[in-house]
Amino acid sequence: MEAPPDNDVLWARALHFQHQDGSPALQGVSLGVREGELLAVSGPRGSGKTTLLRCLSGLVRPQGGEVWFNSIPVHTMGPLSRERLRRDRFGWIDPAPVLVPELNAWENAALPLMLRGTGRRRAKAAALEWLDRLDVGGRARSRPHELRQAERQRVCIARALAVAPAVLFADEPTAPLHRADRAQVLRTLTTAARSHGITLLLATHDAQTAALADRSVALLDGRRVRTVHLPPLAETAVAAGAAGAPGTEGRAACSLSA
Ligand SMILES: Nc1ncnc2c1ncn2[C@@H]1O[C@H](COP(=O)(O)OP(=O)(O)OP(=O)(O)O)[C@@H](O)[C@H]1O
Repeated sequence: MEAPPDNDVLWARALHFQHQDGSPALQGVSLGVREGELLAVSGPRGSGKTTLLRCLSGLVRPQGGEVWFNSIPVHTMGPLSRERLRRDRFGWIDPAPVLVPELNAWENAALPLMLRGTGRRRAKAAALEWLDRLDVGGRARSRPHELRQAERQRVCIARALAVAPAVLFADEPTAPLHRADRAQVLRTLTTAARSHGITLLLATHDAQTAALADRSVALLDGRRVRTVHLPPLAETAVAAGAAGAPGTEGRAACSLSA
């Protein structure tokens, strides 16, 4: 087993992942991520972006290949060690907000800090600061059910940033936001990552979002490709309608160069 290059904070080689029902999600993906880099993982729906982030973060174990975080082989770790690594060094933002319903917004945002051993007062101050930056400071005492979906997602982003993780995995983080709010939240997220030296992996099917990153890695059908050219949405919908194949639009129409 060969250790990854020194300047890569995350490094993966020949990742293979197959779901329990046999669906192949990753078919030999390799990549390196430099410390402090903002890397977009792009590709159409179902191309394997979420699965790649889950493998890299140790949330699931690939059936084949290697994942290294600095000099630590994540792919050989047991579930408990991977859980500890995720808690202590990584952050994660889901495409839909998941919060603890019994806790208010600031308590939710402070929770990972407190789980890492930070005192309540310091954790609260950090949580409030990030809630403010994400324009939900005024909702700090509200419970999740009192918040709008977009506000809940902002709380999730504040929670992920408050711990200043070594690596932040953001899976379509602005999916529940209105188009007008997306740019501002993405700017907060990318600016925070840059100013705090957080390595950010951003899964997105949106080319404009991917353009905010330093570099982009494109996936298609679980494989890395150099480029994915998708036609505009309207054109795609017409093509899919004509083909009578709803749900296959992205794949049917995309061209790639490997
Ligand atoms: N729990 C599951 N069971 C079986 N197949 C799955 C499961 N989750 C995902 N898949 C399949 O694995 C492949 C990769 O899915 P993945 O969610 O990683 O892609 P994605 O690019 O993140 O897509 P999206 O943008 O829709 O989230 C797809 O073919 C998908 O249908």
